[in-house]
Amino acid sequence: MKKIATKLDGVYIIEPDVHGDARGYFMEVWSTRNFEELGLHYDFVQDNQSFSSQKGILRGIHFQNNPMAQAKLVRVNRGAVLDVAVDLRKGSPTYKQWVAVKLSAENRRMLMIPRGFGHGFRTLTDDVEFCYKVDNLYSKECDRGIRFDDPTIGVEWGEVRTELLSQKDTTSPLLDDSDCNFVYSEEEK
Ligand SMILES: Cc1cn([C@H]2C[C@H](O)[C@@H](COP(=O)(O)OP(=O)(O)O[C@H]3O[C@H](C)C(=O)[C@H](O)[C@H]3O)O2)c(=O)[nH]c1=O
Repeated sequence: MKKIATKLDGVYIIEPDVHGDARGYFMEVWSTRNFEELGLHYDFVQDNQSFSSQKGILRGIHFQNNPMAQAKLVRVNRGAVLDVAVDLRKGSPTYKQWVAVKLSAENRRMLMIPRGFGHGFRTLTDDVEFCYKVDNLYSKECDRGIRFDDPTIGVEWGEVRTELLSQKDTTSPLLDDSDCNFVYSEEEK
């Protein structure tokens, strides 16, 4: 398993080891051992899966506020997405900066997104199966969203089927108008 740094400290592209043979392939998606060897320390407590039927569907930008903030290990089991992480920590040297990575069943890449970051994706194909582990349980009370097209963040999503946005994603506030309570601290480095 390899980790590839991005311009956002703590956000890594993860490439699992794939063992191919005449039958197909086997890969360890995640193990405590693999992550410890990469110096990544997360105690995942919940596994999620979503299915998006069409190309152009956007889910995000989502996060859970403290005290229920979530780190996420995200991947695509079927199809492909443009996956985006945004630094939402006030005071961070990369505050409001974002990275976009293509994740697909074909490239088998994953993205490790620490707490303090917003997450979203836009499907690049129909029939996308999106799977991810989180290190804090779902909290309806702390669940938050900010506008995917927030001009102060400026994510370049490509073609979005805005008519397929969820009610939540249609009515999310801009980051500056939200109650996002993430604050950067030097210890996070
Ligand atoms: C996240 C979550 C949701 N739900 C329920 C709440 C709603 O009744 C329903 C759909 O939730 P939502 O519309 O927030 O699902 P997505 O739009 O796929 O959002 C997710 O996908 C984006 C890209 C993320 O990064 C977040 O992890 C997550 O917010 O599932 C649960 O029961 N448990 C959960 O952990």
